[in-house]
Amino acid sequence: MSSQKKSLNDIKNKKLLPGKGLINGEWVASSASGNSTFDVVDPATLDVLATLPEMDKSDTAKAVDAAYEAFKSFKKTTARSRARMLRKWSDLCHENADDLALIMTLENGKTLAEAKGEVIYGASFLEWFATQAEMVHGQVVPPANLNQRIVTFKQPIGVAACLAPWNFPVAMITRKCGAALAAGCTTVWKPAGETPLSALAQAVLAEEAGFPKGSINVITSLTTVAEVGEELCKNPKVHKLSFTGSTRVGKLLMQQCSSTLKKLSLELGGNSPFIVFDDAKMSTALDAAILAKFRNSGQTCVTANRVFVQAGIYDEFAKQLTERIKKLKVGAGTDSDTFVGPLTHERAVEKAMAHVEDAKKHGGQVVYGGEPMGDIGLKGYFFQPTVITGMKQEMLTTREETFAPVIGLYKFDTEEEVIELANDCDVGLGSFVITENMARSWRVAEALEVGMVGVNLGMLSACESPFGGVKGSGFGREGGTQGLDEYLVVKSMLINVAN
Ligand SMILES: NC(=O)c1ccc[n+]([C@@H]2O[C@H](COP(=O)([O-])OP(=O)(O)OC[C@H]3O[C@@H](n4cnc5c(N)ncnc54)[C@H](O)[C@@H]3O)[C@@H](O)[C@H]2O)c1
Ligand SMILES: O=CCCC(=O)O
Repeated sequence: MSSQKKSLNDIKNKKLLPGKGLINGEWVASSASGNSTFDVVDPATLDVLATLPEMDKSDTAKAVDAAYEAFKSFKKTTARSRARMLRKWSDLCHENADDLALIMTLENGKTLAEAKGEVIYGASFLEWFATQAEMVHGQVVPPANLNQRIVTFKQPIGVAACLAPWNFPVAMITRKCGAALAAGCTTVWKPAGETPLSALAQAVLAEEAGFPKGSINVITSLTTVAEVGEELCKNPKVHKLSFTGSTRVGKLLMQQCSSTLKKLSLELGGNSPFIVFDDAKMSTALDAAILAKFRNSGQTCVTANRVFVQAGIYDEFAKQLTERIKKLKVGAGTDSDTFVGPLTHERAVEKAMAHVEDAKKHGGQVVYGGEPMGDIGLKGYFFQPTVITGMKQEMLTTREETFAPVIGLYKFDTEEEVIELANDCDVGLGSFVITENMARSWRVAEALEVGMVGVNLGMLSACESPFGGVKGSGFGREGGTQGLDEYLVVKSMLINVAN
């Protein structure tokens, strides 16, 4: 065990901390009056890590102008040259992995092991889209009119605005921007105000990899997020907007984009059902549940929010799960034996508490945890890993993601019943099915109203697999072969061959 305090002073490659926003190849302060700034805070200690420019609408418009100008030449680069830059960027992520992981742990709170895993996962999108850049093919279409020939080809859509969340500060940048740049689009990045340092470090590496001035612009903002978001949505020079975050904000952005009819990808809130059948292997079910729920302290868009356990295995699963959870060490992500780090911001602790209180009010039993943690010698946003049994449909957690290390167990009897319960939900992103019966895994996977199903595992992350949802979880896919199409438009050319 090591509880040595780490800080940004421990970063070896100091270039990774530019401390400013990026517009047209220049690292710049806010142009707002008084050079406004905001603090980036370590959620484990509440220490201020860095002070960054609070950029506003006019900075955002400048960033869009820069991306718009850069697009005129960037769209003419070859896919092969873009692929080379993506591979170089990925190599730089690997070379700087320890520094990037520490930056992420300090600003987001996740453990160093998880942060390093995310850096490698983030880099995998760059490698993946490098392979996909040269796979953008058109079609030769058989014409009904013999005097015509018809072909289609795909072109980059234009300036892409990439709005990334605080829960995956590196991988959501590379998953969006890697695809956009591979397609030949130029980009304006808006990282979450809680975790901008990771995105700035990525921009440094992308520039070093050779992406030209103006192809990458980064707007840093915390309290000005609404005006920055609105400018990205309403500016007619932006043709594509990709957002990962809450359904509430996704709906607002979609409304704001309607005046300029932008192409949209929205990866919004989930409420993943995690279904354990009587025939499941207990060790598989426990490992998968712990990974699906406690990764990033419960703050993933595919976290196991509603854990449905079949009646025959319910009590034993609850008992063994609780035993395992009691052993999970909570602490700063920089301590090597920590499994559950802090939540990223204070609102998350309040939300977790509200869900626990609501479950208790409706008859749920808190068998372990259930409180914010004030006794671990750190001031940050810690919440006890929590197990609640006797979950019921009328509870708040049934309708909303808790986004915290709180696991609530619902009991069910039949396959038909659990499918109905799982689908009684207005969002549909991830889901998990734990069973040794292969026929059942197919039946349930086909019946669930979601974008992704994990069978006998607790994580859905793979750069080559399309990621996205249905219903209130949004639309569009990231990663996979589909991820690049989000940044491309199809053009058809009809040729008169009669004369
Ligand atoms: N899908 C995901 O990966 C994801 C990520 C973050 C939060 N969430 C969900 O949202 C809940 C609340 O989290 P929160 O308090 O950070 O959510 P929020 O709704 O306040 O913000 C979500 C994200 O949207 C950005 N944002 C907020 N207002 C914006 C605006 N007007 N224009 C552009 N961007 C804007 C924020 O920077 C943040 O990254 C969580 O508990 C979770 O359920 C989901
Ligand atoms: O929370 C959103 C992304 C999670 C993942 O890609 O595994």
